[in-house]
Amino acid sequence: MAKKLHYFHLNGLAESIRYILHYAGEKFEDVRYDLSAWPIPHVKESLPYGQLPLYEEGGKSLNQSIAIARYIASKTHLLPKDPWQQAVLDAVVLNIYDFWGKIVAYIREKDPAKKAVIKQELLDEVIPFFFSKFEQELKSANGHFGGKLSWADFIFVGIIEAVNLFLEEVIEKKYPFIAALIKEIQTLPGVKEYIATRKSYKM
Ligand SMILES: N[C@@H](CCC(=O)N[C@@H](CS)C(=O)NCC(=O)O)C(=O)O
Repeated sequence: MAKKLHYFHLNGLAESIRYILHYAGEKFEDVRYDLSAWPIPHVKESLPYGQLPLYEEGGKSLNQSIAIARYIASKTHLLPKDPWQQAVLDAVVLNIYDFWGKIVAYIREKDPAKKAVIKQELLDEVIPFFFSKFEQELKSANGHFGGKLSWADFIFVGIIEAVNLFLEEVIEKKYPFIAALIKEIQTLPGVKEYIATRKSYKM
């Protein structure tokens, strides 16, 4: 039975999973839904918690983007064998998702005036706080979270790309290790070819 990854026509929470699958050379069906047509009742009702992404393999299915990415990575060298190293990377991924949570508040805000205030807070406080820590972690560990290429690096780049609305310039100017990691992941074999042909939309 074919492997399938279901998500919207967005980078969002699925792009890092797509990257890991392409890097691992896995064949899978990249099933995408149009966000403007959402909710599609029969699809939403079929999802365990009504949300995407959903991964299918061998007649089984898995929700939660972190669980999916970690599972796929476990079949590659992207998840270390050592339990401590695994826990370190789990913490990295959860730190990245804490940052993502702040961005979601910005994306969801519809009122332009409130949105502008949130954006300023992101630029003045949230981004400097998280990014200086991410940068430091990368700098002290050979440019990769946990010291070598891992699924946490993919998650990081997937999330950064999803929120790259106004980050590109900030990253280039201030965070060279983050910029280098983004470039590295985007040019990995499998990922590079996928990016060259993808049709994704940022939020
Ligand atoms: N914790 C979940 C969050 C999933 C989630 O928030 N999915 C959103 C898209 S990013 C969704 O399905 N939204 C549509 C809906 O809730 O109906 C994960 O990491 O997979």
